[in-house]
Formats: sequence, C-alpha cells, structure tokens
Amino acid sequence: MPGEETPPGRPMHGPNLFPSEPFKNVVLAYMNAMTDLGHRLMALIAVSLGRPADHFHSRYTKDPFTLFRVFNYPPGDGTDWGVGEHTDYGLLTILKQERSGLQVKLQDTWIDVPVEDDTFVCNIGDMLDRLTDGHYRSTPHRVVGTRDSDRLSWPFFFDPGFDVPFGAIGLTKQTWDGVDPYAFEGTYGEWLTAKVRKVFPELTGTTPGP
Ligand SMILES: O=C(O)CCC(=O)C(=O)O
Ligand SMILES: [Fe+2]
Repeated sequence: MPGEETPPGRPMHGPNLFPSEPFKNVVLAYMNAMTDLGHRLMALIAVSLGRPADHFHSRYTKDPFTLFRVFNYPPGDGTDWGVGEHTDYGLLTILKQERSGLQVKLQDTWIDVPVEDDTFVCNIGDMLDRLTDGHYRSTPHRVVGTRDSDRLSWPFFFDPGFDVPFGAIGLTKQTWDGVDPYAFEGTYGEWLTAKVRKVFPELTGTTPGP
C-alpha cells in the first residue's frame, strides 16, 4: 500500500498486500476466530498446569503476535521436501491441512499426522515448551513432498507479544538447529527475528547469522 511501510526495527509488521475482495474480509475473519481460539487454548493449558486461566494472557499474550500463512505445495516426484524438519518458534500453531504430508517426530520415528474433517492440528512452539518447563514439548515436524496434486495448508501462529521480554531460566534444551530457546534472553520479537532471518534474510533486511 503506497505510503505505508514496515516500521523500523519491527520486521513482519508491514502492511499486507491482499488480493481483491472478498479474500481480505474472509482472511481477517478467520484470523480473528483463530486468535480467539488461541486465547482459549492458552487458558486451558494454564489450567492444566494448575495455574490461573489468565496466567499466559496477563504475562505474554495480551497483545499476541499472530501470523497467518496459506501454503500451496505443488506436486513433485514425491522425493522433494515440502518443509524440512523444524520446530515452530512461538506458542501455538493452529493448522488446517487439506491432505496428508505433515509428519511429527516422536523419539526417532516420523509419524504421519492424519487428516480429519472439522479438526485442526495444534503444534506446540519453542516458547511454550520453555514457559511450561517442557511439560508441553515443541515437536519437530516436517512436510513431505506430494506427488499427484497440490497440497494446501493454513497455519495460524499464535505467539507472545513482540515486545514481551524473556529472561534466562537456568535450564537448557537441545534442539534440531542447535539454538536453545531456554537459554535465550531478550524480547519475543528478537527471538522471532533471529529465527526468521535464517530462512528469509530479505524479510528482516539483514544477512543470515551463523
Ligand atoms: O504445511 C504444513 O502442514 C505445516 C507447515 C509448518 O510446519 C509451518 O509453517 O511451520
Ligand atoms: Fe511448523
């Protein structure tokens, strides 16, 4: 949108380029519904850990950072990766998937995530793992390449506020990429930017770190 730019120091906060209506309204309504669901799931997770329902809301998700993606994986010869092994960065990923392809790693075994009507898959992110001392684990997952047709998926990321600070908690966790979410100190935005920079350097206007 002319005249609107990403505020300095706040990557991923720029204006969105929506296609024509009614797409924009549908997407915004979906994002609102997913944000409500994210708040409700976080309240249930707090209660499941013996905390008050507003435990995460009052500290981390009053103004959540949310991101919605629509992925189309084109068909290949079945040997390509859709997405390589990773864990998600924040709290919750609420995922709608059209067909199979997503796998999660349990110990050293990759398991196909079933596709069921009227359900969402919910992945736990690194920061929820950290905030629950590992009671909720951020599970490595990946997407295998499809062969005969496209695969659409709609991940909605519900994460801590961009400016929410995290202090060190004196624990460590080994991860798939060697970056330890338990040892990180800084804001959620700094954590997210560093992770995203490795995959999309052009989004953050910087070159990838080590
Ligand atoms: O497309 C999918 O099913 C999952 C995508 C994913 O893991 C991600 O966007 O973090
Ligand atoms: Fe993911």
